[in-house]
Amino acid sequence: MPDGTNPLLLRQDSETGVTRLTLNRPDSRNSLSFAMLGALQHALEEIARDARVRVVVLAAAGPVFCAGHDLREITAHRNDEDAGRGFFEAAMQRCATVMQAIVALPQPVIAEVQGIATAAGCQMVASCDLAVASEAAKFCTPGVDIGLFCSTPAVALSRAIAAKPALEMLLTGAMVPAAEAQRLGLVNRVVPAAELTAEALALAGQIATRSAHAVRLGKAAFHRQRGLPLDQAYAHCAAVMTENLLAEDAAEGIGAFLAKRSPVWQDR
Ligand SMILES: C/C=C/C(=O)SCCNC(=O)CCNC(=O)[C@H](O)C(C)(C)COP(=O)(O)OP(=O)(O)OC[C@H]1O[C@@H](n2cnc3c(N)ncnc32)[C@H](O)[C@@H]1OP(=O)(O)O
Repeated sequence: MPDGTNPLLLRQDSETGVTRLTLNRPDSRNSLSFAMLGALQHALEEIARDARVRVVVLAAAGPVFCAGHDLREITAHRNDEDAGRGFFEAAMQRCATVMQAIVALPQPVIAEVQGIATAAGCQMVASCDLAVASEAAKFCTPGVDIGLFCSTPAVALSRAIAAKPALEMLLTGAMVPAAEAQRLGLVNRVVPAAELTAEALALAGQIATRSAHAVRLGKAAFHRQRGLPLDQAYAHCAAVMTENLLAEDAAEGIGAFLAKRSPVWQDR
């Protein structure tokens, strides 16, 4: 399926249509170097075109999910007076592209969070459609600890959770434990560490048994309508529902229900 393996980002594809991507820079706590962001962008572009992929799980190697931007790389470019601004612009743009690509991906993306997710790492979890966390996971946006405000993480965070807890995280940089993150709505499920991967894959597997057509249509409509005024949101979703009702899988699903049998999806 994939056109090549990038050591920064491992890819495993299952027969059931679940693709697991693993951030693989544990020694740097999976921080988002320019190359890591490039690997993510490339993988997401590839997956978006791959009809065999029904659900994506985004995991990470080592004890930390993701420690945000690569602060060594940032420091190296800051010390380069000529190229610093250009690199920062390119890195922030690439990061924004990746986060938007997660939301725009036709397939749902589930974050599998085994440890700390900071700054852009927290932004990545917030950008995913669903998140399953280990009891050891923690979330924070600690830019303020190092003279920064996590402005770009604020975009995803403020869409994932309510404004006041989001601002508290952004203004204090405080670590939010997994149970609290679940209460805030940043993660769906919290499980013991030993059960994390199985739980994330089970959730992905459950979604993968549904009509891929309905799931893709639904994910896109969900995100689209959120940005619209109420009347336009209903207009958009009524049009999507009409298209959905005319699709083969809806005829099959409704027919199967009425005939008391299991549906056989055509994914169209
Ligand atoms: C525009 C940009 C905005 C932002 O991204 S702002 C926020 C940036 N991120 C952070 O401030 C988090 C920085 N990292 C940490 O606070 C800690 O790490 C963790 C809590 C995530 C994990 O702690 P632990 O497991 O004890 O690991 P460790 O000993 O601190 O780090 C292990 C190695 O990983 C490197 N590393 C960690 N985070 C980053 C990073 N964000 N960029 C580059 N390297 C990082 C360290 O330096 C060290 O390296 P070595 O083994 O050579 O000493």
